[in-house]
Amino acid sequence: MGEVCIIGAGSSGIAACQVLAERGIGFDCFEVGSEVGGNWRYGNDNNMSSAYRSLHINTSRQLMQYASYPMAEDLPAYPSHFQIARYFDDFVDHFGLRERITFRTEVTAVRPAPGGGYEVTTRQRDCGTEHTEHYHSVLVANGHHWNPRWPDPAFPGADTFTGEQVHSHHYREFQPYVGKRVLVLGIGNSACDIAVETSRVAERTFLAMRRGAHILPKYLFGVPTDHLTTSPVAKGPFWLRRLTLRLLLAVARGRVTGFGLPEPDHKVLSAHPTISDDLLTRLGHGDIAVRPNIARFEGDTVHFVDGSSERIDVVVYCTGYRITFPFLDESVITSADNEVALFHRVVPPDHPGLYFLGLIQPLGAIMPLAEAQSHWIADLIQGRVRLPGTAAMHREIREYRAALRRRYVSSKRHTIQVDFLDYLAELRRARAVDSRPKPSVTVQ
Ligand SMILES: NC(=O)C1=CN([C@@H]2O[C@H](COP(=O)(O)OP(=O)(O)OC[C@H]3O[C@@H](n4cnc5c(N)ncnc54)[C@H](OP(=O)(O)O)[C@@H]3O)[C@@H](O)[C@H]2O)C=CC1
Repeated sequence: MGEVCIIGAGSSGIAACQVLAERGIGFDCFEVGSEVGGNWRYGNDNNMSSAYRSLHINTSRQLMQYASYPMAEDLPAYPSHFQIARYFDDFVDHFGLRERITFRTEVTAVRPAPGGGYEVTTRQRDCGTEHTEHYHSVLVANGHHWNPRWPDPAFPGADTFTGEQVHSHHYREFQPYVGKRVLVLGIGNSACDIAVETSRVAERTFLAMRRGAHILPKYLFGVPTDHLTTSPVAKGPFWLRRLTLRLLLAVARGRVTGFGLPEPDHKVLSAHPTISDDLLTRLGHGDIAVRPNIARFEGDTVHFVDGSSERIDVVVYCTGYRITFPFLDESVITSADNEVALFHRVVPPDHPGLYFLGLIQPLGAIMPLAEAQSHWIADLIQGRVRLPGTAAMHREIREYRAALRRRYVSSKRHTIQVDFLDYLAELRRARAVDSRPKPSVTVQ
């Protein structure tokens, strides 16, 4: 029986490989593509990356690096996907992990085994050979930004619209949009990046949204804005963080309505942050026109909910992603409406030995959090700490969901949110629940 199976060699999977190797825990890691890096590998032959050519990360280098392997100081504050993929290559080579990853191999099924552990079936992409192996533990790190979420139900008339309809997952370069009338839907980070890019080459770019957003600049007072998430203020109560950010934005950026965006229907930090300096400039230049949500399609025309309409050549749906695990049966885990029941966002209470990595959406970056999750998982595997009973785990999940509902706008994009420092502290506390047998006398 194998010890641990890691599914995926993206930014979370390779963090787990590093931690488990350091702890001397045996593992097999399977990656469907030919290289590490997952979403951050542009043109990844696993066909799951959503990266576009111009993508730069919107969290700073200092916040995205693994604690075990800092990024080079000469990288920019917000590296490109090319630089990030190179960093992941350096990371696996530095720790000698590449040889331990089985590439071009897809995990097709994970089934609980009758006597404990899991039967994992893999298929080699090149020859189709299938193999099933029994593991004590399985770490799921298959990512959550690869399965496009389209509006459901589709907007009336969408099936007869004569223009093109694409999802941001498939957007790569600006060339196909040159001279076109482009409608970008959504006000998340994909929508802003893509609208900014098409606005430089398209005949017209429209940005439609069903609610407004508090657009955060990438820099405040000459430092990357996300440095605030590790500042002393971020250690204060939530109301103070929110108030501080609201005041900073009021001073540094002013009202978003001044740029032609609708007034957000929620407070700052009640939605996943949309981070863009360029969007505000492009709006100010008049190169992006703001519209409310789509009402319906008719021929080559899009009608909006305010009664206005535009002739459109291509709609880019930047409407987010579905959380899915194609290799897991619904009797093991469900993810309807992006809700996944995980204790501390890692452990499904009723399935010992199954763990989920990087299934979080932080205000900050996932990578160091996935690394911290891996340390907790390694503690659990090695018996250094113990989980509470299933009732207590389900209670924690209910409390987490209730807290999300109190804080966030109701949306399928707000089901796995965490605050960077708070979540690190939560994992530290989980790791401190030490259940190892203690010697009854102290020996000096
Ligand atoms: N540079 C970077 O680092 C980038 C990072 N990302 C990250 O990738 C993740 C995914 O981002 P993104 O692709 O923008 O997706 P998001 O889920 O963050 O945003 C989806 C947007 O589409 C809207 N929407 C969803 N369904 C509908 C609908 N039926 N009708 C109208 N509007 C709809 C949502 O509105 P509502 O809020 O009302 O649900 C929201 O504005 C995020 O974590 C993001 O931060 C993305 C791009 C670039």
